[in-house]
Amino acid sequence: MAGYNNNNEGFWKPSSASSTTDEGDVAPVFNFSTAPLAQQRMLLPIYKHKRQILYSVEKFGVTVIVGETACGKSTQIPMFLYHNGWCNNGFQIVCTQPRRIAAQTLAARVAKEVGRGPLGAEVGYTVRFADRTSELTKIIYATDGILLREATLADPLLSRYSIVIVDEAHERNLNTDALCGLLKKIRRKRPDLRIVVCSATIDAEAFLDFFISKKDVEHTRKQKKRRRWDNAEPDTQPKLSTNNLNEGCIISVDGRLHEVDVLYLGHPTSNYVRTSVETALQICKTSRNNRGCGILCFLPSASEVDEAIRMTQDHLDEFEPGLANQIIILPLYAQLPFNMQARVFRSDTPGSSRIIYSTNISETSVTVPGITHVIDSGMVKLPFFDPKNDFDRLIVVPISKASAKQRSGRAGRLQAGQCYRLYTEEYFRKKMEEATPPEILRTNLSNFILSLKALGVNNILGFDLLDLPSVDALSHGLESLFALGAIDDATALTTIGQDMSSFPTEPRISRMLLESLREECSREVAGVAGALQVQSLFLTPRGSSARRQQLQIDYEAAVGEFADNSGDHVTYANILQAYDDTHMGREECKEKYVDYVALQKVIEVRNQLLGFLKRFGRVRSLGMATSKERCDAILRCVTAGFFFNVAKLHNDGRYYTIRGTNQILVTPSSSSVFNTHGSHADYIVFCNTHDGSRGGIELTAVSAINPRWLRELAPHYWK
Ligand SMILES: Nc1ncnc2c1ncn2[C@@H]1O[C@H](COP(=O)(O)OP(=O)(O)OP(=O)(O)O)[C@@H](O)[C@H]1O
Repeated sequence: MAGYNNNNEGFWKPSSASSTTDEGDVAPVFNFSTAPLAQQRMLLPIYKHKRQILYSVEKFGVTVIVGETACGKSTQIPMFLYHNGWCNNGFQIVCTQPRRIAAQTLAARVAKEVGRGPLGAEVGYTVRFADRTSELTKIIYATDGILLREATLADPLLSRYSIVIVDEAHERNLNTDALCGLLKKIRRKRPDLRIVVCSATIDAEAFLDFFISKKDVEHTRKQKKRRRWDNAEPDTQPKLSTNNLNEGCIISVDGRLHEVDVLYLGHPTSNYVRTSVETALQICKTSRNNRGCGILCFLPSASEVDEAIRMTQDHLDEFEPGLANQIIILPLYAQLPFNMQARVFRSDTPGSSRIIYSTNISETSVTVPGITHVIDSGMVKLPFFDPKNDFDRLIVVPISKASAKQRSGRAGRLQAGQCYRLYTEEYFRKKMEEATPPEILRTNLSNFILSLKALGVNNILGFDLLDLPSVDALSHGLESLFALGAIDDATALTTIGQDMSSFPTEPRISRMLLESLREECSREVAGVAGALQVQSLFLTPRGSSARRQQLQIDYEAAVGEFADNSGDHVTYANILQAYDDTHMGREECKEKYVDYVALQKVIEVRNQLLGFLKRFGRVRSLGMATSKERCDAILRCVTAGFFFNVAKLHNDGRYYTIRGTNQILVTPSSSSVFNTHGSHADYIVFCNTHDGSRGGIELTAVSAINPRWLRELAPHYWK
């Protein structure tokens, strides 16, 4: 295993006797995690700044709070404000999170800390497809996307809130940026609304400049002013007698309760998955006299998480049986069903060690109980819009310093911790970017534009944003919305666009689901939409090389049982139909090479989408239709959503996209059912792309379609 440089102590190897992981070195004086909640709260660094925060929110329109990870921003600030009257007169406080898992776990924690009633009483959450709030609720944790939708569909001035807290603002996803622009607009009409922006890793000045801009100051004919309390003693107050709602304030919260020791690799690794596994196992071997440890390891994607779990299980053979049995290995990524994600947050296995392999879903805001060690692979998978090919691509890229800080901050929340960075300290200091580029500068903007249009913003370039997107990205977004029929040729929202904007899905999927109401096959198409959320519904055959040939034969037979020769989409529908008819359990799925966990996620998403679709019309399934009718209905819906992604077979025997002048060579991936069981159709539609192993663009979720549908479904586009 590679050695680590500890920035405090020079070179150090995890297995060496001088390791600070050795419990003997650290005499626990006070056990924070078992102390009463009230005592835990008072020990958090933010507690010392309580009066400062209350004073700033009272006096200023915008307060930006920057404080170390785990100092108590997400849990304590809403409670400080609630207990000081900001929920009087029927008002509520909302705290936004970039991810649902953070909103749910924070709400659960704060409900306990407030201690009056269960989750959903005074403290609740609202995320996509789940609402745990009631008339009693005062503090709501919500995803930023949900708050945007609330402004779009129900309450453009967000008038039920006295305070909006934009938490983890550094994440700068499209929803955060749209929300910040919207809040700025709302404040011109509602100067009473207070905005609090929080993060451990933001450029506080840039956020304050954005909210308290010259335009606002001119608007109220007041002098722009700003305060900083960086260097002030905690809890001091500047002498201000009147409210200054057109001013802002930055508060810096120093310190953290528990230290996190950061260790770097001495030399770069060529295989971060293997190094992650080796590091995790080494920590388990050496840590805490077998009293168990908690390891959270960040990897870029779900497939790498699964690979790391397989590698770890293979290596457990090297452990003594007693020790191996006490190591629990868990995955955490967005494509897992909710109940599997929730397992990570239960720490009901005292004495065992837990290794959690996670994507960046748990990088910010969450507290995973029992985590003593973080392993940071230094990589993340992010969506990038490729203007050359006009496609969105998911690309594995190095993380930024801001992400590295957030990741290390997942340790040291309930006790001191360690973070193993799988890169060198020199790389961190000299080469790593300060911050991840915001989504608005790198991804497809169609959903973003649709949300803004639905909010009544017609001129996107005139809308105040933290960063302006490129003209290319904007025009691509507008073109794809026009193709979907969501906007007309004057870029005004159409009725279809209005409906699509209220969907909790991206525009292409929303359009596909809307079409399913017309084609009366919503059950099937909601299942297809669910299947597009997981990597694959089939298990990859694995086993010793001696057995591999037989496994491959079994796998192909299993796929053949479900495969439709139109390609992947109807095959997904067939698998779901088989599940509905026979309720395939875990074992049966395994025999048929169906990934049971992925199937559960697909069913979960399907049920959520069906529940949502009921608001728009009768949700039907095809029932007695012939297989041709069934196939055509499903694929017409897919084409309605994805006809931007249609390719045609050329004389050279290869597929090229047909949109625009820049036609691109694309190849159905070898894992696509279209490739293995499909007919050589002239036209295909595809939903996902990735970079092929030999260059070029590979397609997944591919099916043959009838070109006549293109003109029928979008006559305005295919003139
Ligand atoms: N779900 C939870 N279970 C147990 N303890 C928790 C939980 N959530 C928060 N805590 C405790 O509260 C502390 C403060 O957490 P909080 O999320 O408020 O910090 P933060 O400053 O917002 O951190 P970050 O910037 O990393 O989001 C944690 O260090 C932990 O001790």
